[in-house]
Amino acid sequence: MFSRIAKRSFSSTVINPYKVTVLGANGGIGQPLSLLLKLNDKVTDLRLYDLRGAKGVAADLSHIPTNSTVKGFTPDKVDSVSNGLSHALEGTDVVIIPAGVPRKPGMTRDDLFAINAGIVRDLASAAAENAPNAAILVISNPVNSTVPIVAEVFKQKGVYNPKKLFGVTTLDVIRSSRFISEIVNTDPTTEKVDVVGGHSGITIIPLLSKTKYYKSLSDEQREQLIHRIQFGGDEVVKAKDGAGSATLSMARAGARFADSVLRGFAGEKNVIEPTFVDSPLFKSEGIEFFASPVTLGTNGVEQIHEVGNLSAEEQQMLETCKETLKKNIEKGVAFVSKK
Ligand SMILES: NC(=O)c1ccc[n+]([C@@H]2O[C@H](COP(=O)([O-])OP(=O)(O)OC[C@H]3O[C@@H](n4cnc5c(N)ncnc54)[C@H](O)[C@@H]3O)[C@@H](O)[C@H]2O)c1
Ligand SMILES: O=C(O)C[C@H](O)C(=O)O
Repeated sequence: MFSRIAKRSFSSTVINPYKVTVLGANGGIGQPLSLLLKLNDKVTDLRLYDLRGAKGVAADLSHIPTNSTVKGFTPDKVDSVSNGLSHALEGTDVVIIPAGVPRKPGMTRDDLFAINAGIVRDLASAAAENAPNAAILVISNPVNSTVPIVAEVFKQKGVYNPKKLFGVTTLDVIRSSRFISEIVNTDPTTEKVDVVGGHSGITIIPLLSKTKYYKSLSDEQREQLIHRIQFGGDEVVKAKDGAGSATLSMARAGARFADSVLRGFAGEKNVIEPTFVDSPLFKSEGIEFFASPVTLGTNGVEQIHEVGNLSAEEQQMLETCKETLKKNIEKGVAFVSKK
């Protein structure tokens, strides 16, 4: 009996020994996301960084009896040569970035650029120096621009690996599952909708034509569903009435995506998630990044899937999306190159 127990605990520590760092861990997303990562048995070393409060969050989570250590870091110097940020990042496998300000009613995600672009650029710079081989998962908005910012910083530092940079669009995917199940009255946990494009309003394209309910939805139901998925973020911003945007559903989405990245790293096959990546799909049209289903593997991006056949309506949405996306991406690139 003792040998069976010993063997189990040995395998749980050796098979999935991943280090994960959350930058912005004391925030509305950061705290519940860190909790969900503490509950993930693939994570053995969890590091939480924020301008303030991360040590408290870490101390709190560290009492949960799961298979990981948790340490909190702030910008303070740790020793004569390094600060908390570099310690939080050094040698980590996955960096998740929810640092930055959220929207208030009346704002677009692009309105956050003025503050969040600089935050993401500086955190990316530290990640490039201290964790050049880590997968970088960007949550901070506007994702359509912050992901290109990270790419440019990594290029400048000579460590850019397009297979390891991800814009987290999973919230659009889980919203789609939930919202379609509410209409067709099914189990939301089994509904799967591919969402492509980017992560803001009209750049979010749920591919309803690929679902089995497409023909049973009325035109009105379909149009309302597309609108709700594209503007689901606004629903939460409005309901929170000045206190921020989606945090708990985003934590769930971020934890799911991080888990998928780790499952890919661990060699699991057929791990596929839509995500905003450096993509060949529309590069010939000057669009460097695009969200589509991606197979995740031991080195990050293994295969980027085509969007496939679209309905005429989706084709039109794609054309509109591409115009906005191109500008959003160029804005991020220009922000880093002008420095
Ligand atoms: N990708 C998505 O689907 C998605 C979904 C929801 C929210 N978001 C975005 O996530 C971001 C965070 O949202 P939130 O609700 O958690 O905000 P929040 O204000 O509650 O938390 C942000 C945290 O970031 C920290 N922070 C700010 N600058 C930092 C820096 N330089 N280094 C480290 N930490 C820093 C703050 O101290 C704070 O704790 C926003 O930009 C929001 O728009 C994205
Ligand atoms: O809407 C926001 O600003 C936050 C997030 O991008 C969301 O989709 O909920």
